[in-house]
Amino acid sequence: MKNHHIKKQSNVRVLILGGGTAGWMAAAALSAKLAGTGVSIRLVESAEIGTVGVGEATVPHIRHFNASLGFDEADFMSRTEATFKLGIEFRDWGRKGDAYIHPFAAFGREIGGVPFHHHWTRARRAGRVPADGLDAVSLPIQAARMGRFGHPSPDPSSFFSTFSYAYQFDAGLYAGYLRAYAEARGVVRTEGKVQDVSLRADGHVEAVTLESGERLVADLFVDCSGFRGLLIEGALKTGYEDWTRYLPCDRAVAVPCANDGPPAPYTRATARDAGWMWRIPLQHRAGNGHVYCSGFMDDDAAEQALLAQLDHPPQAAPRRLRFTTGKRRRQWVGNVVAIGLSAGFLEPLESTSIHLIQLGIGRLLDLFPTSADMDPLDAAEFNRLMDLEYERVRDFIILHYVATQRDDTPFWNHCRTMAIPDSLATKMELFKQRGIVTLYRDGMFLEPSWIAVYLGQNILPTHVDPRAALVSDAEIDRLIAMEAEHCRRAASSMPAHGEILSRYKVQVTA
Ligand SMILES: Cc1cc2nc3c(=O)[nH]c(=O)nc-3n(C[C@H](O)[C@H](O)[C@H](O)COP(=O)(O)OP(=O)(O)OC[C@H]3O[C@@H](n4cnc5c(N)ncnc54)[C@H](O)[C@@H]3O)c2cc1C
Repeated sequence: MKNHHIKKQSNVRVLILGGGTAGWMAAAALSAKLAGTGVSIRLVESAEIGTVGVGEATVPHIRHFNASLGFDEADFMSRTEATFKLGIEFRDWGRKGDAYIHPFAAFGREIGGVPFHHHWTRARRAGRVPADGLDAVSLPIQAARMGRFGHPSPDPSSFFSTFSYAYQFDAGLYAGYLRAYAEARGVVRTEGKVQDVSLRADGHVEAVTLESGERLVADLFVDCSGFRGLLIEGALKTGYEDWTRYLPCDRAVAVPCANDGPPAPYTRATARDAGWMWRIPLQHRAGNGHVYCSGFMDDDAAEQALLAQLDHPPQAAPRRLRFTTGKRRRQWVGNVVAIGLSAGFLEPLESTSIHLIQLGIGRLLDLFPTSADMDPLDAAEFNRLMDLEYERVRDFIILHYVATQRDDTPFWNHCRTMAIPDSLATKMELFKQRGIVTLYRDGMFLEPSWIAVYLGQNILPTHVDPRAALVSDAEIDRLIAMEAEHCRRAASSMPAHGEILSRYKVQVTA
């Protein structure tokens, strides 16, 4: 996160509306990065309204967020009951009975200057490697399957530097952890329910009024009020881009239960008749959920299906949630910046929501106003960047639904044959024809992630890079076998995940 241009005293008064993951991440980051600039920060939240609080799985970028705030990993993990996450296991997505892991790592190494997946595809087409053989050439997948974890090496020449990892944590505890940090850096928290929003003549928000009658004026409002988007939508009527036609799931039910043995170092996403179920192992429990499409399954059936597959009895009453996939037409309007669920929601399949919060906060810091007067150019740039991120994540998530051979339920027939955005159609065509993965300069889900899902869901290119044929089959087979052995040995040398976690237990001090 850069904020080079905030050099002088800016005296901007910031009001963050909402104390969920988004609100407290924003409060923590702004209070740390804007310290000494004269910016004052207040956060308003309502215990009565509560939070969504089910965001438990993350992507590796969260580590940079934590590190940029100076969090100690052991302390953070013990306070949030966190576990390590090496990837997501997708079960039954391509075909029933299939399973693959999307790791935070590339598969294999280039051979003869040609990406590994081209060689592997040739070998698979010729039947020289099994369909799930890609797992063998990934160190983090091998480790995940063995229930092991080790930190990546900082030495770029080490084989152990070739993967990354994320966390699975209790989102409620994480918000509390961030809150303590933000309050220690001067963020003022106000408990109360916003009842009214007043606008200035120029259409910007002037103040919010609480149920108590207290009126809170600010220059910049960060709307972290969740799905309701109290400021960005309620007050400013910005409009929502509905992506249900591409991402049809619109409901979820969530319930915790005890872990079945030591927590696994990965998240599981199992495709079901009208959606999919997650299992996220934390230190003290497992989070479970069923994401489904109300057009194909009713709420009671979805809840029953979830309860029927729990490893242990539920530890709380099932929680039902409704959502519409999509994003706000603009996420920064006037003096309101929407971050979190108020900005949009793409469903939790690839654990991207908290990452999009992190991106929003980073962009806001990069473009942070230098005075109480907002520059529309900052808003336009913020919106351009966030639109790009949302669309890329959207396309990647849609890929999981459309790259399926399942025809066993009406839901999967719908997903397999639904229209998809042109941006994704082009990407898929390039891969199907030539094994080419569209490259971005930056952003989430780069080449290895797309390859994991394409090959994991049986989308094989028709032609591979002709240069791959320059290396003999025998040589490729030898190198694939060597890579697999290397991964197996490296993974076997890592400690058990449970053993590593035992070092991160909450230390109760008297
Ligand atoms: C089913 C499901 C599963 C998910 N799983 C994941 C996951 O695995 N990984 C991931 O990264 N993300 C996940 N997410 C997304 C994640 O939960 C959210 O991104 C995250 O919790 C942020 O929510 P939020 O802070 O924007 O909103 P909320 O948690 O809804 O917080 C809203 C805040 O606004 C306050 N508020 C609202 N109205 C008012 C008012 N009138 N006055 C005062 N305060 C008010 C509330 O009190 C609350 O503090 C999931 C979401 C869903 C629905």
